[in-house]
Amino acid sequence: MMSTILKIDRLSHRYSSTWAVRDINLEVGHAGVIGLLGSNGAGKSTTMNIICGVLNQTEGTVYVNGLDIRQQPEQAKREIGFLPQNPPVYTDLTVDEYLHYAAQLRHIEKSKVRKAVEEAKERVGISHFSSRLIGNLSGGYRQRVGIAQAIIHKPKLVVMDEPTNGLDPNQLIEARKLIREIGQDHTVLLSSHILSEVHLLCREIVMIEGGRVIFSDTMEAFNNYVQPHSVLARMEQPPTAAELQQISGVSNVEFLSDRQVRIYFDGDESITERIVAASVQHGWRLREIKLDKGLLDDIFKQLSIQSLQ
Ligand SMILES: Nc1ncnc2c1ncn2[C@@H]1O[C@H](COP(=O)(O)OP(=O)(O)OP(=O)(O)O)[C@@H](O)[C@H]1O
Repeated sequence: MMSTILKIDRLSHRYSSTWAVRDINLEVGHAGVIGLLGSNGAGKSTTMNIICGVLNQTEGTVYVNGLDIRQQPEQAKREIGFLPQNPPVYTDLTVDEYLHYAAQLRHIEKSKVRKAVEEAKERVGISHFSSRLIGNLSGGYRQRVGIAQAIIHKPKLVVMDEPTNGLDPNQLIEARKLIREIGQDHTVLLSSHILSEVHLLCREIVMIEGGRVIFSDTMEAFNNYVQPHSVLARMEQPPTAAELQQISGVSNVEFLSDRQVRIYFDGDESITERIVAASVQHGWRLREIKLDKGLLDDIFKQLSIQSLQ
């Protein structure tokens, strides 16, 4: 039977009178990266802080490896590594000093601390900076130190709150590569406000907006959900809508201008080949044809708007 690493059951949280998180449910049973996607103020940090036992929820329960984070916080926290939005990485300590300190906080046995520190450094590629002051590291390497402290005790669940925020393009590529690697043998819950990032990194996606889940499924299901259902075509001598509708699979036709037409279809994308063939046969002089796949971030906006209606 699949063991559940993280289970969130009807989680709600209120800061004074305002609800920041409403009725969130989630169950994750295996390794891989799960994306918690939402715009600013959607409730990502609140959810993550509750999962990691930093904040006590108003309602609902969080289980990590079957342990209730409120009832058995010490045991549950052994299974969690946390990289908060602003990691407490001390700039006046060396990498080794800081990671030794982190290992102590995680109650790693004294005799095993050195090995744990070495392994964590190696895992995130910072062994060559062991005696470097953290304050003298680049943002990308500081972030790696933050990830090293999150995995030092080999937790089952690693929670990362917007881990790529503020990184430059090169650091971003490296950080994403590392997160993907960590996801190979940990369950990683990562928050982001960038859909393309979640799309790139995650096996599953949970979108939240206004504290509520608006979409939750595998990335594969999300891709199917956003499958294109229309193509855009430009022709010099376009046919009538009725002629286009005779092509097998075409469900609807919308002229955007004299020469530009959006053709809706059912079924797979091979419709483009049939349109090209019909154009050649009837002399429609097709100049351009492309799948009308909405931009990922537009889809996210659309889902957010739908959720507010
Ligand atoms: N300590 C607090 N006291 C009162 N309200 C808060 C507090 N922390 C967060 N909030 C509010 O709760 C809501 C959710 O905030 P949260 O920080 O969880 O969102 P987020 O998705 O992580 O956003 P961001 O990406 O900006 O960090 C927001 O409306 C925010 O203003």
